[in-house]
Amino acid sequence: MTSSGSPDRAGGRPAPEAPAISELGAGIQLTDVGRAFGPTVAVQGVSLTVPQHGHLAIIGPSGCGKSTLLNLISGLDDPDEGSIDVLGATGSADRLRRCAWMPQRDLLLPWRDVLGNAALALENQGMRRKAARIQVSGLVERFGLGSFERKLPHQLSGGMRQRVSFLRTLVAGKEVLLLDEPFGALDSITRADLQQWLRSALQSEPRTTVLVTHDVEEALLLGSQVIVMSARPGRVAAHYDTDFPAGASRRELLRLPEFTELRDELLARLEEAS
Ligand SMILES: Nc1ncnc2c1ncn2[C@@H]1O[C@H](COP(=O)(O)OP(=O)(O)OP(=O)(O)O)[C@@H](O)[C@H]1O
Repeated sequence: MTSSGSPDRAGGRPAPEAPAISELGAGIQLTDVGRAFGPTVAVQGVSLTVPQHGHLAIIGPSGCGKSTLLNLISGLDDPDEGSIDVLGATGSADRLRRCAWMPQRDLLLPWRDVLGNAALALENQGMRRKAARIQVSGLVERFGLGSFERKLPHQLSGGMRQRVSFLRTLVAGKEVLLLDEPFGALDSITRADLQQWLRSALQSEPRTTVLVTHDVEEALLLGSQVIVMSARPGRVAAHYDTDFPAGASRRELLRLPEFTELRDELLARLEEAS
């Protein structure tokens, strides 16, 4: 059970005991997961469930094991204790096959234009370059990058580059997207734009996502559930489901009393956890 004692309400409520995936459709399930690096216990006793197309946001103090959890889910690492199930895959190699990463830095190839970068995953899967470019061009257009498709990364703003980076992650065709501080390097206005953009993008291209962020508002804007982790060893200190109106814009959400109330509660939880 998660640890908030606040009453149920429209914007967010303490989540009940993690339900079994069979009740919700395949997604991600962690059961009593622990991982230590020598004497350092990074995470301990972490259990959580993300239904398919659910969005988990993880916040917590620095060093509490957020990246460790992402690595474990992705299959880049294995737990010492407990089990992890990603869409039915429990072994690390199978988990890896189901996950795509969007890193904090865009890592676009500087010699490839927007279409070429977005198409990279398809080419890596064996598609010919021209066919791959044609295939991604619709998506590039739909996500507002159509007039930039021939531009090289250095001709784009930081926000544009992160959009391309996200599209490239999407095009990889994986069901699970792991977003590790995806907007951490951006200024606050660009970041706000991108949060709104990503919210809409995930509505039109549903995926199961796990987002690590230091930004409580970002966690609420992009998470259908938010966990606050305790300081090391990282445990789930609090767990909330959110149910803000799906169609509401970022600006509208930020004005909702239930949003600001939950934001304040999360900030307090974060302070307690640090
Ligand atoms: N490969 C590793 N070898 C040794 N220690 C590690 C390794 N990976 C993580 N750790 C340790 O485990 C703890 C959790 O690290 P992790 O990077 O997961 O935290 P985090 O919450 O993502 O931190 P931050 O918010 O600062 O990015 C830290 O003490 C870190 O030093």
